[in-house]
Amino acid sequence: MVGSSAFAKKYKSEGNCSVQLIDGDGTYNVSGIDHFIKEVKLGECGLSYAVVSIMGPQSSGKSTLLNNLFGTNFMEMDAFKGRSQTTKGIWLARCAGIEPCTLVMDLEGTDGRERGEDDTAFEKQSALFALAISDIVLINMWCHDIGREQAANKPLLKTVFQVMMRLFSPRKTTMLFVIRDKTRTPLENLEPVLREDIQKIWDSVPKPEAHKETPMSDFFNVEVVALSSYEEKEEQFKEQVASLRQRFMHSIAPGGLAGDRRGVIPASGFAFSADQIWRVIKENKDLDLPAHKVMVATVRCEEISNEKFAHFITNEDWRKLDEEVQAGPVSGFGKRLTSILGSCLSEYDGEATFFDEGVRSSKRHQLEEKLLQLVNPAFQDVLGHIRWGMLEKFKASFDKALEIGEGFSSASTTWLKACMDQFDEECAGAIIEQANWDTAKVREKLVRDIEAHVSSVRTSKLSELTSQYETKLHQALSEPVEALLEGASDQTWTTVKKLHGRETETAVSGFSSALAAFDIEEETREKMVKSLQEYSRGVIESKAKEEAGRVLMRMKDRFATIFSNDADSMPRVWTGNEDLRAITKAARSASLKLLSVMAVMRLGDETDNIEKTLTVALLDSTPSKKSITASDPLASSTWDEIPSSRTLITPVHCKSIWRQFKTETEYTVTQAISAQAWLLYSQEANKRGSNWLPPPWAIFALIILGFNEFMTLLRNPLYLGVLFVGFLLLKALWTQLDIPGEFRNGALPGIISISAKFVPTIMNLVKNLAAQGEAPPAANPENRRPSNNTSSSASSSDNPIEHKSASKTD
Ligand SMILES: Nc1nc2c(ncn2[C@@H]2O[C@H](COP(=O)(O)OP(=O)(O)OP(=O)(O)O)[C@@H](O)[C@H]2O)c(=O)[nH]1
Repeated sequence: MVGSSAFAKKYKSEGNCSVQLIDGDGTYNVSGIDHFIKEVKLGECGLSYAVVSIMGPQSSGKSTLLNNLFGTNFMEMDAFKGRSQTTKGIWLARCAGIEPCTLVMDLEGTDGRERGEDDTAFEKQSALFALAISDIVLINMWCHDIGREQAANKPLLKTVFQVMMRLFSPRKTTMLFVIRDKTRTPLENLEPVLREDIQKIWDSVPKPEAHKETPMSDFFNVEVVALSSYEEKEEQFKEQVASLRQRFMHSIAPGGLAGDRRGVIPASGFAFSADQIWRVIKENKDLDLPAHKVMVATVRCEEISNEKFAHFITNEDWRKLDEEVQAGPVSGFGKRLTSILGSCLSEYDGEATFFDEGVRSSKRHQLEEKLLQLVNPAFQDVLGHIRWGMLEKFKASFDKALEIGEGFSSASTTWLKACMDQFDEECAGAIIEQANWDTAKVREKLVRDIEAHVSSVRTSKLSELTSQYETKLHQALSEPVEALLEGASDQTWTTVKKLHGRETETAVSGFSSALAAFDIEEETREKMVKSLQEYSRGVIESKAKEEAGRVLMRMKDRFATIFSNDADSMPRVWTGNEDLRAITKAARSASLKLLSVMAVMRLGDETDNIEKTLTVALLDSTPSKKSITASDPLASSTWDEIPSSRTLITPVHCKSIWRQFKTETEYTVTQAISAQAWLLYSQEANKRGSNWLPPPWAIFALIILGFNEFMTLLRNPLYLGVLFVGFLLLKALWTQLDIPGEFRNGALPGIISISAKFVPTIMNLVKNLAAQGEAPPAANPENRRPSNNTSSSASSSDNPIEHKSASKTD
């Protein structure tokens, strides 16, 4: 910054701008230099730039030389005002018309009376600063000082050489000695003297052990040029300056003034580098230029990296791609992202290319990592879209394949492969060149999802298949088994067993073939087949249990069938000569057969003596025998040697059923006995006389004794009317009840049949009256139908045939 308004006025930019880099107090102008760098576009120069500085005694015409040499506008002293300090601190400007971009620094003059003799700190600091960042240092000196012991430039050179020792690795700076106000003595004569002076100074400077023997040429290129006096021979001065100017063109090219410079800081790091160097110098520390270079590279590469990362976040292409990914599947994701990332990294490479390679690569890697971390969620989303799409595709294709009848196993294998191939292909399209991202986990997840779907469909299909075969088995077994059990005979269980075996085998065979298409484990297949076999047995069991529950009804039906029909299955016509005992026994025996068949399941090869046990215990037993027998074989809830799993009706239950059966069939037997008794009586009466009219003497007595009553009737029309109504009622009943028809089969069956039509009506009437709280009508217990399960009745009349037969005998 300019210290006063006068300075500011003088240094105001006119054409080529200049800036005060460091002011007289040693303050670095951070904002000024940043502005300057931007203005001269130094950041774009990479390594193609040079830095020139000039040092020399105060008021030795430095600024005048620079302004003429480089077209700068550094402030010059007004010759008419006398010699005084013009330049304070260090100023920076861009050389006009010099290629490549060349910056020039005008340093505050040495030996200035303004700072005093003892204040050489700034002089040394600025000299070290100039040596650290310049490729070429112009050392301005009066011609008449050459060879002089007390020359003004000697302390300056000492300072330069001393501070040079504080640079760990000097940049091999070119020292261009500019001899001002040259005399007639030719340069050829002056130069050796000057070089000798320089060498003497170099030799006299104390050096560290490492550089004790190091020649000056390892640190400096020494060049000498002589110029005429600007004040006295301005024309010549300008010509010589113009010639000198040519030496600054392409100065960094091989063979140029700074052709063998070393450790150049890339242009974009110049401002930061200069700042850091000045800080180190001000703290009076040694300058480790290689380390400084790494430090500058680190900072600058970091800055470039951050800048590129920030640009990437707001990059339109990236934002658009990210939005598309959020919305759904994106084709060519990998290619597009690779290009966007590539551009970003290329920009970084372009800007960081001249910085230390190690630092640059490391920062590039960091930038890449950050970028990949930023875009990875989008990549994962893309993989998610691909995975989801493939899963849906598999489901649709697999279901369709099954619908058109393709085998389960082949359909699942084919479509799994097809979908996984497509998944791999689409994943390859999502992969970016910058990263070796793994898609294996997503792939595994897709395989797992597909397998889970296949498993779920398989379970559902197997369940369908199982119920299909179970339904078939149920249809094939249920009704036939029911029919077989209903007609229980010695062959029943053998036939059921054959039917069960045949149908089960057919079903298992078909089921096994169907299962083969499902690609299931042998163990599972066997389990399923076994389950079907068990189901088949279950159908038989359940039907058998059902029929066992209806055994009483079946027994009664069978009893009624045998009892009421003859051997030709024709309804019996009771003649009174039938052997009722034999008929009853046969009917009971057949019913007992049914009970014995239904008592246990016989699907195996085992035999049993249940029928014999039941026959002995129920059919052959009599009350007298029972009382003699010590133990009752049916007083048990299990059959001997028969597991409960096969038991349908327990022994004790058989006994109970039998008792109920007998009770409920007793009425039929009793009716038959009564009918037979009436028939016998009728036959007996017929034998006594076929005429049903009373004898003639009885008829005559009836006319004599009843004459008065007959006459009363004839005389009284009311009696006659009552008689007529009574006649009509009897005639109606005669026709309605078909009396002649009922008596067609004999008198007794006719009476029984007609009474049967009346008994229920009378019984209902009696019940209704009883229910209404009226006195129950006296009913003849002998005519009442036996109530169910009347054990007392059973015990008192266990075998009605025997009782009735006995009475018949009596
Ligand atoms: N004798 C002589 N005088 C010169 C020459 N060039 C410039 N001067 C004069 O020297 C005086 C100082 O010139 P500046 O260019 O300001 O010198 P400077 O070295 O930049 O001065 P400071 O920046 O104060 O150290 C001015 O009066 C110039 O006219 C020259 O070649 N020979």
